[in-house]
Amino acid sequence: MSDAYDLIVIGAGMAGTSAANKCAAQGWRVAIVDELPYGGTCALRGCDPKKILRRGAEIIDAARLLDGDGTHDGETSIDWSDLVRRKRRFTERIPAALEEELIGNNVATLHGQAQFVGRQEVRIDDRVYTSKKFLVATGARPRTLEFPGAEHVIDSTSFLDLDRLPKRIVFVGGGFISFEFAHIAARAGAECIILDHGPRPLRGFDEELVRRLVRRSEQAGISVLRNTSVDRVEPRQAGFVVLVATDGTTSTIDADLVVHGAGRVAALDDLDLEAAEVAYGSRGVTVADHLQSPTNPAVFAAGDAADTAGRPLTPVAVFEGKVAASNMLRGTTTAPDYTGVPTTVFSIPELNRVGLLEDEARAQGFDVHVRFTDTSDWYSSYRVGETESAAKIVIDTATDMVLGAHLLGHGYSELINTFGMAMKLGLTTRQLKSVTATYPSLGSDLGSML
Ligand SMILES: Cc1cc2nc3c(=O)[nH]c(=O)nc-3n(C[C@H](O)[C@H](O)[C@H](O)COP(=O)(O)OP(=O)(O)OC[C@H]3O[C@@H](n4cnc5c(N)ncnc54)[C@H](O)[C@@H]3O)c2cc1C
Ligand SMILES: NC(=O)c1ccc[n+]([C@@H]2O[C@H](COP(=O)([O-])OP(=O)(O)OC[C@H]3O[C@@H](n4cnc5c(N)ncnc54)[C@H](O)[C@@H]3O)[C@@H](O)[C@H]2O)c1
Repeated sequence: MSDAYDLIVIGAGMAGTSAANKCAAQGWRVAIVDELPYGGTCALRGCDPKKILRRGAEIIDAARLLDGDGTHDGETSIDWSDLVRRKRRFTERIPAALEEELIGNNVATLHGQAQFVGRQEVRIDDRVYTSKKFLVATGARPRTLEFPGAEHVIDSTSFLDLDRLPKRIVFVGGGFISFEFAHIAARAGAECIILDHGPRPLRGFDEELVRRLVRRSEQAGISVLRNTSVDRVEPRQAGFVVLVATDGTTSTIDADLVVHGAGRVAALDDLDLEAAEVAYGSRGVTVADHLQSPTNPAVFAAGDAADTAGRPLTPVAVFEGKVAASNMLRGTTTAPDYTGVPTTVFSIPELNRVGLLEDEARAQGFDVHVRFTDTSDWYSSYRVGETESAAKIVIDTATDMVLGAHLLGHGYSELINTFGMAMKLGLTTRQLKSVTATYPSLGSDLGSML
């Protein structure tokens, strides 16, 4: 049996749903399919549930920072299973609500695993569907770990749904997931170790700010081991032994839980892209700048599943989905504009970046003026008792525009958006300094950072 559509979207996450709604609104016959409940990683297994758990950690941290300095920390503590139940109350309602919204927008909602069986045909369960266009929006999955005992390592999805938080936790990889989860777990009373096989964690962020975040992480009870790789994980009667090598020297770490934070890769394994003659690589579906497959023009890709210049982040998935939809609808070749897309590691305090690192700007030939400010004695940090906060702003001397902004500090994940907006709109620092913010607010820190 065969069903014909104008567009079939594979993956009901951020990229897929934004494209499906946009094309259906223009009268296209659109279907979307997911093998899991609708909502994708961000809403069900990533950004949102993580920040719900983080809220508990924020409260603990805030109380500790002022303990004995105007407040008493007392008995405030995280009840992990209650916090996870609160998270579930949020995530559980999403799939049905999202599906209802899609149906209301005239998108046909399908369930099952999609697999290409031809250039313009997919099979979902035992049924074959044909379509003029396809959008691959299948997201990412944790990278396969190669060491013996990797099967004992839990992924981020399982961590976010733990009923009980064990005492000793090892995080493999020193990136977003490990830092964010360790900062939550440490405030919930766990002893956390982050190990990274490279010389420094969070390589995509400003080195000096990362150094300060590591210092603050250690104060919160998180050890960060560099140049350390896992040789194997062995189960014991209670917990695990993690055998590691640091700069060639081997040692063991006792753990109750080992968590995967060693990177994610595009989730393409089950799609049989060969059957559709769609080229792909380890970074995702190969696409031209306007998100179309060069080997099969019926196929577009967006979000974590697409090999683009955009980072694997939710806002990028959303606007890539929209750009792909717009190009499909109009037959245009518009490329997504990634200027000013900020990113945040939701540690406590949070680490933020938008635009170029200082080294990148210099390597690209810019003559830069760098403003580094330790903001830990500023009013905004003193008020909450935060001891590690700083800003580095990289400015193009020729144009006076911001090339990159790097912020570590309480609440700075909001402030980084203003820097992103300034970059997107091409504002000069002179213009930015002329803006008035309410006082005292984080926005009022901005002018002094320039
Ligand atoms: C723990 C964690 C925390 C994160 N926190 C943040 C954050 O704070 N901020 C941020 O910007 N980003 C964050 N991210 C990244 C963000 O979640 C992703 O970049 C974003 O969700 C990608 O959206 P997407 O639409 O490309 O893919 P997804 O949302 O992953 O959607 C893909 C969908 O495709 C489905 N699928 C896959 N293969 C098939 C198939 N063959 N057939 C049918 N369906 C299929 C999957 O089931 C899934 O529902 C986080 C990621 C993780 C893992
Ligand atoms: N706040 C956010 O926006 C957010 C939060 C979580 C995840 N994400 C997205 O999800 C992606 C995946 O996150 P992640 O934290 O898993 O990956 P990551 O790419 O951020 O970091 C992975 C780290 O693990 C290290 N590593 C890799 N293999 C290793 C090994 N075998 N042993 C030790 N170290 C190893 C790498 O050197 C790197 O430092 C991110 O790139 C990001 O785009 C975003």
